[in-house]
Amino acid sequence: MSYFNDFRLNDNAVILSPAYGTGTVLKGRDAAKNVLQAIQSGLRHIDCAQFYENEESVGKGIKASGVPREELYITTKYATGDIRETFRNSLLSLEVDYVDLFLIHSAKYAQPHGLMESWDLLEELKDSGKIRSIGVSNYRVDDLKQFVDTAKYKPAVNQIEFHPFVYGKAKELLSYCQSKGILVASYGGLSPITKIRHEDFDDLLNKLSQKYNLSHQALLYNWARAHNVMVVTTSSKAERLEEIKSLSGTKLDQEDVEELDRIGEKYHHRYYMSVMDEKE
Ligand SMILES: NC(=O)C1=CN([C@@H]2O[C@H](COP(=O)(O)OP(=O)(O)OC[C@H]3O[C@@H](n4cnc5c(N)ncnc54)[C@H](O)[C@@H]3O)[C@@H](O)[C@H]2O)C=CC1
Ligand SMILES: O=CCc1c[nH]c2ccccc12
Repeated sequence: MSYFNDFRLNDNAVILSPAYGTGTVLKGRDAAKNVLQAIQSGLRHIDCAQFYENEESVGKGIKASGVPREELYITTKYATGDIRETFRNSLLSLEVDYVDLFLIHSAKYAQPHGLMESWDLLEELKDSGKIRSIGVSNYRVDDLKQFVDTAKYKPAVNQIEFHPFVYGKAKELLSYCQSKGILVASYGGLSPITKIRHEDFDDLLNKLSQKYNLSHQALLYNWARAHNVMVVTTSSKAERLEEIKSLSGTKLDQEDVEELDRIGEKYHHRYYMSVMDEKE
């Protein structure tokens, strides 16, 4: 299998990158065909969430693929309600007896239980053997500081919006996570080419595209990789899935990474979770 990259987590498990996302465009929709197509194209990491309200159809897509469970990497995320109960429902919907990674989708969802208390529950679930790795999503430094140093297990992953147009605000969080051994996973990574364009950034992408013979999409994935960030992305187009699967992990020169950082940092465009720009 030709996979862009994998990363070793702080609990020693290996996570595959990129992951195929079943949120955004697939939220509330039947995702079975898309998931099947992604797995058939060679992707093995499926990123789900209770909030996407489509875990059952994701489970159907996984089942239809016929790929053995142990060859797949499945992430899902807690939304609201009783954590243990909703987790059991996720297993039932996905038709699996364990998930590889379970994330608290946002500190907002953990707040009613308390950030520390909800993390304790995830630790319990990990100890039950039904979850290989536990982590968070959209947690800020101040959220993490509430439990990271005293927890039995540190979060293995913090999944956040990460692309050059949030880099200026995200870099402190990135460096905090990395100092604690927490892998940052990115979503929304293609926003600088799918949601907004800036001429100077486009000029740089065009220049680097020629230099490395890479598409803009591949440059953005490799930029994230250069920051030791794993990628969650999605597409329903066969040719894009093919490109995602066959990304070779081109190492960008440090000066190019820094130029992408520098021009990206001139702007700030966040598309999800505005709370990430707010103080606690
Ligand atoms: N934890 C969280 O709060 C969040 C997690 N996610 C996860 O991340 C996944 C991916 O999120 P996205 O923001 O959609 O990722 P993304 O920024 O990678 O964009 C993917 C979209 O861009 C389109 N695309 C790909 N290449 C393109 C190109 N060259 N030109 C134009 N369009 C192109 C695709 O068709 C797809 O719809 C979601 O499905 C979900 O699983 C997404 C948002 C929030
Ligand atoms: O995981 C993604 C969370 C999210 C926040 N806003 C939206 C809108 C559409 C799909 C997913 C999400």
